[in-house]
Amino acid sequence: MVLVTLEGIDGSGKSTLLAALKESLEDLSPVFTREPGATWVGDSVRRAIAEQIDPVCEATLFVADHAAHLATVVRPALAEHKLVISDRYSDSRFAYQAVTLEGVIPEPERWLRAMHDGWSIVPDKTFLLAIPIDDALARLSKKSGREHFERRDVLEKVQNRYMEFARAEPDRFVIVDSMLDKDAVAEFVAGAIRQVVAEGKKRRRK
Ligand SMILES: Nc1ncnc2c1ncn2[C@@H]1O[C@H](COP(=O)(O)OP(=O)(O)O)[C@@H](O)[C@H]1O
Ligand SMILES: Cc1cn([C@H]2C[C@H](O)[C@@H](COP(=O)(O)OP(=O)(O)O)O2)c(=O)[nH]c1=O
Repeated sequence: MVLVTLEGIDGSGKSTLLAALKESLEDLSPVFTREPGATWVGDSVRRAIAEQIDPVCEATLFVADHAAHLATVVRPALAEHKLVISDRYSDSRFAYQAVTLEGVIPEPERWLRAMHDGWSIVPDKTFLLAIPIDDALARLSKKSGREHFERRDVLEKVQNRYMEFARAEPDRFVIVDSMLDKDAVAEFVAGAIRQVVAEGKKRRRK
């Protein structure tokens, strides 16, 4: 029915938002899912992240995880007319791996987008949690289990890319100010998701 994705740099508040949405959108019975890690392929991705073996290997594993995620979770749920809410999705690749593959392969973003062409599903709506880098780093310093992406220079480039995507696709992206109070963020996003679902129903009735 409707595919909604949540994006943003590490520390932007996605996990916090997701927990709130689980409560406030319960009546819509959404399928909550995530990348990486909705399938067993995600275990390989986590291992690749931890071992930092090779950026191309890491990128292709993220794409493999996406394929498995679509096949086993997203497509079946959409076929049953469910609302799917994914914590990270293809835009994470276009933002993060375009940075980790800089100088490794030519035109990494184009390469990454081409890898998704023709079989991936474009989300109906993407909420981008935007936050000043210093605040994201301050929030992350309170969390354990840091990933190699969580460096100032990387996060800055990743967020700049996300912002470019939002400018290029203003109908799909909604930029959310993650410095707002947690409840205000959750209330705004929950309201906007309800609107997307209502519009989806109207479209199907036409
Ligand atoms: N809107 C907010 N205002 C203040 N602190 C927040 C907000 N959202 C999340 N946090 C805090 O920031 C930290 C990182 O948030 P988290 O949801 O884990 O981020 P992410 O999943 O995007 O890495 C957590 O300690 C969380 O409690
Ligand atoms: C889905 C995805 C995640 N990532 C990165 C973002 C995170 O640093 C890391 C793990 O994702 P995640 O578990 O969502 O981390 P967090 O909850 O801290 O946001 O993987 C990519 O680089 N590319 C991708 O395609």
